[in-house]
Amino acid sequence: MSSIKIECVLPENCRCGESPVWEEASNSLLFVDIPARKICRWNPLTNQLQRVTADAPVSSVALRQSGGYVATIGTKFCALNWEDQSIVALATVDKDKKNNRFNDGKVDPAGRYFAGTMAEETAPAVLERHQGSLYSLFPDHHLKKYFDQVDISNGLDWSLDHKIFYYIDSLSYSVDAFDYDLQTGQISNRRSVYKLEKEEQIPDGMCIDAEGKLWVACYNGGRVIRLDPETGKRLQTVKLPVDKTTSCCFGGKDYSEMYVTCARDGLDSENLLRQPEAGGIFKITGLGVKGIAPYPYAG
Ligand SMILES: O=C(O)[C@H](O)[C@@H](O)[C@H](O)[C@H](O)CO
Ligand SMILES: [Zn+2]
Repeated sequence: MSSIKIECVLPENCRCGESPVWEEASNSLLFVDIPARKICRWNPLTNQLQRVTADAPVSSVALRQSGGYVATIGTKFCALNWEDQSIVALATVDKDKKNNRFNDGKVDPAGRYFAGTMAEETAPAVLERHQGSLYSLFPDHHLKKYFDQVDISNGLDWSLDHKIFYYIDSLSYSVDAFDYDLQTGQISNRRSVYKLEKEEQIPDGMCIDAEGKLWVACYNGGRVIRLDPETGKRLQTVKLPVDKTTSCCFGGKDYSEMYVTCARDGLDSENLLRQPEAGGIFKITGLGVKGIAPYPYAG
């Protein structure tokens, strides 16, 4: 039996922590705080924490092959130079939707940066419906739009053979799959692989492990769940001492640790007292399964 350990390793008090990404080169965890407009980089060995502030909500961050990072900020795909903290826009989406912003994003195995949009929330999960779309930014900086009518565009990842794209529109309470053509970046044949149970609440961020199973952070559910996308069965539930778990990634030595982000926004004062670590970064060890390295943006 594995002995699972869950600890808050960084008491960052994020309003809405999201998009954890492990960077092997700097032995660091990158993550964002969406409403605080921050991109953070934390080295667990030295405990050094660096932050860059943007001029609009930052919803995701990813590695960049040519150095530095890319991030989705407001409705823009951006390049971020960590050394001088400069941010340059690469492309803008949803120009006709002034109340929209990007939400979760991740790079595909061919180096395209996928991210979806949503209407800005008035409270967690309260927003104008069907305003979002899913996009990708190709390495040559051209944009592709996949579909619209999205409520809250969220978790995404690719199967280990790169033939399936997994995607979450949170308010559908479903984890979906598409056939994926890595050569062209095309998706097709949408279907649901898992419907969340009531107590699992709202599916948010997601990552795949080295056995091809999916890990989904459940917002308001205070847990991450491990799913077998082939059978549609839940394999495991790991509960955390905070309700608003938002996303997860593997990192650390050989990608054997899981990092989980969460939010403080939306918790009332009573729950904030009960969950003093809300908004922190959690580490889960002893899962007995590893993750895979994140793909860097190729542009
Ligand atoms: O981080 C996100 O994905 C959204 O931007 C957040 O606001 C919440 O997770 C959402 O409210 C839950 O559905
Ligand atoms: Zn999310």
